[in-house]
Amino acid sequence: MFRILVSDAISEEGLAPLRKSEQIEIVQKKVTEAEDRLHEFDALLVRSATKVTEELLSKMPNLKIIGRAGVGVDNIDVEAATKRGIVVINAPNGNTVSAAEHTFAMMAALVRHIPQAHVSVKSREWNRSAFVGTELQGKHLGIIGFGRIGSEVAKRARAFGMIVHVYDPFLTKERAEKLGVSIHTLDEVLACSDIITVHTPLTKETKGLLGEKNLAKTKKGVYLINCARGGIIDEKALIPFLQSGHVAGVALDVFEQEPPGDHPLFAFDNVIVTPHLGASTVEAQLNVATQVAEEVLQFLEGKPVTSSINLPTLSKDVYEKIQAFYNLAKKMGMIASQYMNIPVQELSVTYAGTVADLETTYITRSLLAGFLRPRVASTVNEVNAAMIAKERGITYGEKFSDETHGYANCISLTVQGENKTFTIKGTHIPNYGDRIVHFDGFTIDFAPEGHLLYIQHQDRPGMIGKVGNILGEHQVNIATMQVGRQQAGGKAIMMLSLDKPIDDALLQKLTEIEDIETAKRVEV
Ligand SMILES: NC(=O)C1=CN([C@@H]2O[C@H](COP(=O)(O)OP(=O)(O)OC[C@H]3O[C@@H](n4cnc5c(N)ncnc54)[C@H](O)[C@@H]3O)[C@@H](O)[C@H]2O)C=CC1
Ligand SMILES: O=C(O)C(=O)COP(=O)(O)O
Repeated sequence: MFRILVSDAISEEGLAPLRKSEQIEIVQKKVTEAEDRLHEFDALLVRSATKVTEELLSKMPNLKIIGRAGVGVDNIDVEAATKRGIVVINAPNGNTVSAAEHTFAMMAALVRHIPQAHVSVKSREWNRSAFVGTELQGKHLGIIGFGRIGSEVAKRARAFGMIVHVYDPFLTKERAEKLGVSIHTLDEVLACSDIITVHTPLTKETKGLLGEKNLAKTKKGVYLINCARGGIIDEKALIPFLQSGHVAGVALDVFEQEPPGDHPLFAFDNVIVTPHLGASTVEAQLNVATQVAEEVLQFLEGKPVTSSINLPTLSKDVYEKIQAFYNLAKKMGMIASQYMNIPVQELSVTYAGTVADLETTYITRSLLAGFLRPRVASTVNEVNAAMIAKERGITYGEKFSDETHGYANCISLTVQGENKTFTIKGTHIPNYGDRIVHFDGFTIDFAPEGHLLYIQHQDRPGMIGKVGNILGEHQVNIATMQVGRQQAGGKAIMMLSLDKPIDDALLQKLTEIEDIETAKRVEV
């Protein structure tokens, strides 16, 4: 059974595909109400209200995937999740239009004083002269952060006859041209805009982006809108600018603390607010819930997720192409790790032939996870492999080569350890399987599967018989055996595949055979 905790209000209709599966149990409760069952859940679905902290994750040892039914993941400790090998996904475009429309609703409300006028009329007043507004047409709109929502806001602004100015340090010239905007510096946008709206994520760089210093660079009488994340506009810094009238009005959908409680900005009539409603439409909620539900189903079926925050994203097509190499690389990593059972500093992976044209980042992550698995007590997978390697001082890199050793594809892994370097090469043969074709200096051909026994010895007559006898005496059946040697009478190897694993005592007996130099177990 795959258990999902849905801890925020997520569209029931969007979750319907999950309910169809008999393998899935869905529990809809706040985290605080599900304390006694937290350890059971495989998946956690949230919006912005649930704070997915390191502490919460430590209570959820079974958790494999966190789905954010929305865009911003600042309520999720992604680093802590990554460390634990938990995939974090979001629904990046399901609420874009709703958030852009809400921004526009706030803009219109701000310059036409709609909320204030509404309250006044409902208080039985009829004071038309108190609510004279300004038109949007012809006004300069500064958009800070020109991603999905920022660009949708721009489209609507143009329809209203506004002049759009954009600041986004990551926006390429090509994309700006395609979207029909010119890129400006932040100072230019601050200086020329009648209205400024922010649409960035909350990051170290954007926290307090509109603070005391930058607010002072804005036009007198500017209007400000934040429908992105609380804190991009510094709430405290706004107060003197509102008091002096430099800022004519502010619209906030989001707050540094949510809920904001008794906020000092609420004292200003020209500050209008909504309770984080940008994505709160029937359409957006259906979209984001559907997206997240589909991703969780994909994940459950072992297929790649397409909008992960902490994994390279793969389309289904690409995943199908790389899957064979992904499995081969993982096995190669596992074999190398057990064979080189000493501290290692560096892994170098070389791709040749057809595999070199694929999305190798993902394959390398799989290899790294396979390598770390026998060495790490906690869960290690492609989500946290890079982080764990870094923590352990293991560097890794990818290379590409034309040397396929006669195969259509070849993955080569070289492991650099203290005083020893080890190389293993593998290939995937369609409709046949994975083969290891080179092992520590020897050309060989074996399937990387099951209980393997590696023996290095001097090439003498009768060695195979001696090994076979001892294994036979201990009721260990040999499934397959491959041999390789550097030259007749020189160093030679055997790679045996056994029907069951062997214990330390038997391994010791094998190493005591004359002319056997090494015997090692490898489990794949
Ligand atoms: N109020 C609400 O209910 C909703 C809020 N949001 C929030 O809106 C914001 C924007 O969302 P999307 O457009 O979907 O994200 P996005 O990722 O498509 O766009 C963000 C843009 O900000 C830019 N950016 C990053 N750092 C910047 C910096 N230092 N200065 C200027 N630009 C910078 C990026 O280059 C990117 O183009 C996010 O914070 C998201 O969480 C999203 C949906 C609903
Ligand atoms: O998607 C986002 O980033 C949002 O801010 C929407 O938040 P919500 O899902 O409405 O809590």
